[in-house]
Amino acid sequence: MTTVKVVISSAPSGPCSPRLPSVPCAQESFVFDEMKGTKATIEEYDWLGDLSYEDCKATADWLLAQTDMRPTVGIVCGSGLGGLADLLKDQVAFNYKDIPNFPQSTVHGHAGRLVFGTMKGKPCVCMQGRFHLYEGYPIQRITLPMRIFKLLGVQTVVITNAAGGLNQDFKVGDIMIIKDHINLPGFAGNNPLVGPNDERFGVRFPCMSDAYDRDLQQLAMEVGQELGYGDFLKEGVYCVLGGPSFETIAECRMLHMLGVDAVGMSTVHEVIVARHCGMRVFALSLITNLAVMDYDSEEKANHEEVLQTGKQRAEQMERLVSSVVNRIEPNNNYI
Ligand SMILES: O=P(O)(O)O[C@H]1O[C@H](CO)[C@@H](O)[C@H]1O
Ligand code: HPA
Repeated sequence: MTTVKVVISSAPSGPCSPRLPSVPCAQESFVFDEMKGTKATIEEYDWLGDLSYEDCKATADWLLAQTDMRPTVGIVCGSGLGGLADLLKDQVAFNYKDIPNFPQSTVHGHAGRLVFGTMKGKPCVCMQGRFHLYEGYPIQRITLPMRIFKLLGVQTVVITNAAGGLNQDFKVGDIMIIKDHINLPGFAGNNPLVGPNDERFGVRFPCMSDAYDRDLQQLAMEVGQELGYGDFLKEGVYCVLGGPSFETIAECRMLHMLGVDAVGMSTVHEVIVARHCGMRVFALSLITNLAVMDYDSEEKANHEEVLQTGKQRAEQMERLVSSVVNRIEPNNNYI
């Protein structure tokens, strides 16, 4: 959709949808796409959910007008890892609710602020809280911040998450450098690039065999060893599921057989969109709990444990991320 006009044809009565808070509800509200000459109900438009290049540009320009900071690194904080944003110096922060076109964070442990600032002298922008499929947003909307990052001038994205460990050698508190992913919802067509492709962002069929930058993985391993994190620094394959229910025992066994090392409900969609528009990606999973694979086990996955482990490992995660960011070289030729 390029140009849309919202037409309200009867008296307004409260917000129509949490995703279009500024659009009042009316019995015959519809969205008119002036380019295509098509009409859709608010619900249909909501479901389509994608924003045009111009919409993204408007959001990026709005942000650039509020701050002199020109970030080259974008950071996404996973569940319970929002403290990463607090490392930024000379902060300029925006609540998501004040940023045009931005969704709202709804999950405990995701504050809902976009924070600009410097990390070890490097200009950064940090999402203190991300969006997940299970919050009900269209997949294109949860990945919107990646396109905003790109339009702000970000070259490298550092993504963190909390994940359940499937690799039998992993322990709670391990930090896994993500070397590859499995996009399980993508097997059923749930990919953030579904829909018309705008070449200004990237190509129709982006390659994903180099999704996770190998030089940055290597750098993180070196930095981790220098920091003395060798015992709990691992690498592996992350698999995204839709959530919000945690996995059954049979599902965990299946994922383990498929070669998955850690499972979660985020990251992969962001990575796909970031790579589509040519940003370099580095990603870390904090293993906050171990997936239950045994019918005799009394263990039960829960979000409180996820947040608790985040708190316990926050300091090391923060030191690892800031040390990697410190040593990221600008890479202007990167696609
Ligand atoms: O991936 P992040 O946002 O770190 O959060 C992880 O933790 C939550 C479950 O506790 C899920 O949202 C899962 O994806
Ligand atoms: N499963 C899915 N997502 C998660 C988990 C898990 O065990 N832990 C943290 N996020």
